[in-house]
Amino acid sequence: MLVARCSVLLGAARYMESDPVKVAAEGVETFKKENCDLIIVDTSGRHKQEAALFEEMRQVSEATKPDLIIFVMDSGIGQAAYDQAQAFKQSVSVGAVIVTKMDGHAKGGGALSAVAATKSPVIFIGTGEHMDEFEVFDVKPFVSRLLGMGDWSGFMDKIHEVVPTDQQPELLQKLTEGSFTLRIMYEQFQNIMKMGPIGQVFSMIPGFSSELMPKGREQESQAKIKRYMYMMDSMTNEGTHELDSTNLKLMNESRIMRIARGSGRPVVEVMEMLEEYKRLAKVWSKMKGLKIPKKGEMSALSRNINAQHMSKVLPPQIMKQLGGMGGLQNLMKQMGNMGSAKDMMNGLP
Ligand SMILES: Nc1nc2c(ncn2[C@@H]2O[C@H](COP(=O)(O)OP(=O)(O)OP(=O)(O)O)[C@@H](O)[C@H]2O)c(=O)[nH]1
Repeated sequence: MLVARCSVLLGAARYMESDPVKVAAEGVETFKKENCDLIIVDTSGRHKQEAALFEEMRQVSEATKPDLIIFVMDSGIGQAAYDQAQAFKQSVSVGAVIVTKMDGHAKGGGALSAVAATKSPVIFIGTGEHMDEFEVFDVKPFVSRLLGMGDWSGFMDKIHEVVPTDQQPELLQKLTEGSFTLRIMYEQFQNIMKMGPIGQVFSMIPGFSSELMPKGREQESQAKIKRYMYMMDSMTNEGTHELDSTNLKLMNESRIMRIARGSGRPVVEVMEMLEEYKRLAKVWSKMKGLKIPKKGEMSALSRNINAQHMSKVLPPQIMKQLGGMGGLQNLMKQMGNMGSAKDMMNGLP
């Protein structure tokens, strides 16, 4: 996308004009004469959904005849996104969505509602206040974030690459059962150790992302994983099979003390390791009942995971807005098929 330099700063001050419709129309005309490749008309805030502001937007649209109308939404608005997007669509013919503040706490579930309401793709996302924090929308990381998982298809590729073939079905089986034991965590740590360059691989594994391995501190994190493994080595296989249980209540004070002694690590570290287990078990439990396709069917996998799991993660009201499971599946398909923003922009005159 080429943006020609436009030397005129247009605004009410220059024209002594306070009618936004006139300012927009004259501005577009001026910039067209200057042969600008891209002209952006930014309308005023619409937080209150006031009828007058929508009417103003409609008039601006009519006067400037834009090639593309973009609905820009804050990712934090959540369920309100549907109504707001629909109100926009009723006033002007929205053709694309931009979701901002994806760097905040919100996961952006509302973006799905906006897409459903406007029947338009998300083209860009904002992940910060600076220009370089404006990114082309990519459906996979977006969905991963929504689900609180890593990059699934990358993860599955890695499983096929690093987990010995004879162990793959077993691991996938365990994955779909959703019963995450300390032994599975141990085996995953073993795999991670084999995978190297560790930081890169790590971010792909569901749940094993930034918290356990912050960027730039890979070595430190690797040492931590090793310590966790020593602790798990000190667990007993006799009687209660500590590694194979999913019941953390089993880990009473005396067991924790024994593991700490056995591994030569402080008690608080053992507790920290068990907390990590709890966190991972929660992430993995979301995979229960998943249909995992074979190698080479990764896009199908993404779709399966997306729709099934999205339905568990999304608030019921949003699910309803999207038209239930069927609507969600269609939407995911639509999102997966969406062309990139670049394609879209290239299509413009
Ligand atoms: N962290 C973060 N801040 C953002 C992002 N996008 C915008 N902001 C900040 O949010 C504030 C409001 O942004 P504006 O672009 O003025 O919002 P607006 O909706 O156009 O506001 P109006 O001018 O009232 O229409 C500014 O401080 C921006 O820097 C984002 O993706 N992440």
